[in-house]
Amino acid sequence: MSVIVITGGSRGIGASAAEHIAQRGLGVILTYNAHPEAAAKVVERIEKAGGKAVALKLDVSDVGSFEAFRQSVVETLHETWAVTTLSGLVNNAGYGLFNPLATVSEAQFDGLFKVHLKGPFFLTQTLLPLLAENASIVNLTSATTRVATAGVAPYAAFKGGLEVLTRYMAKEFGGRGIRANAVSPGAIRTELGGGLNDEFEAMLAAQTALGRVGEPDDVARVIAMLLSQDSEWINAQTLEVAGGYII
Ligand SMILES: NC(=O)C1=CN([C@@H]2O[C@H](COP(=O)(O)OP(=O)(O)OC[C@H]3O[C@@H](n4cnc5c(N)ncnc54)[C@H](O)[C@@H]3O)[C@@H](O)[C@H]2O)C=CC1
Ligand SMILES: CC(C)c1ccc(C(=O)O)c(O)c1O
Repeated sequence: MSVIVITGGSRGIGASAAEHIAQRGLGVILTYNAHPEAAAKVVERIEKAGGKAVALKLDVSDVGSFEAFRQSVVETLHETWAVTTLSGLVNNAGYGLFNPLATVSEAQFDGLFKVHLKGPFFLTQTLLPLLAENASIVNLTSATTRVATAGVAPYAAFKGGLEVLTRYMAKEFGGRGIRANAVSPGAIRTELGGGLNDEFEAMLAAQTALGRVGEPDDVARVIAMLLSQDSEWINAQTLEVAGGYII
């Protein structure tokens, strides 16, 4: 049985990806930070559809907790699936912040850094010994790395860093057959940063070749594909999943 870990799996893109991955027959360990009840509902939906999932708590900004998280993953793999390795890791957890460069505080900068770059770096390092030959790592980045969007500078800068880190993961882990790719969504209808209002959504749709904003499923299907053997020759890439946003 192949099993993957996805962070921030209790809602939005992470929850949708967990369901799509489980539909493809993989076991899913989804993490939550603040909402165990939301994570339990995702697990329930997966199991109702015939899949298997377990929710574990993880604060991606707390590197000091990663060792204990790895131990929980080891125990969960053994007890739930009777396996010892992971076939994939999705670094998905994140949050948005709108604040112009001129007024970003050090605390805001550090908070975004921990969740979007430092956390994925050290979580991947911590889980590396558990990743099987041919495992796949997927890092969630953002179209704001390509399209400068006033108000999200630190967020976009750390997502850009994560895209570079993705290529280094591919370089350094390739000897073990482990692939690493980034998925870079445009604006997706989730609760990130408080969600979209009608006016903002209409503007984004008008700037998108396919004429609408994205849905979590649009991104989830690509994440699931990158975890599957269908993508076994895709490596070290950033795939923008944005319907043709500002092209
Ligand atoms: N929604 C959008 O327009 C876009 C989203 N993204 C990225 O996609 C990923 C998923 O975002 P969405 O599903 O849209 O947002 P969301 O807000 O619906 O879900 C994000 C999840 O991450 C979790 N999370 C936040 N901070 C955490 C922490 N410190 N530790 C553990 N979990 C934490 C939240 O609890 C939540 O479950 C994020 O990395 C985001 O930056 C990228 C481009 C566009
Ligand atoms: C520029 C558009 C509106 C936008 C906004 C936010 C994100 C993000 O949170 O990552 C995007 O990727 C966007 O394309």
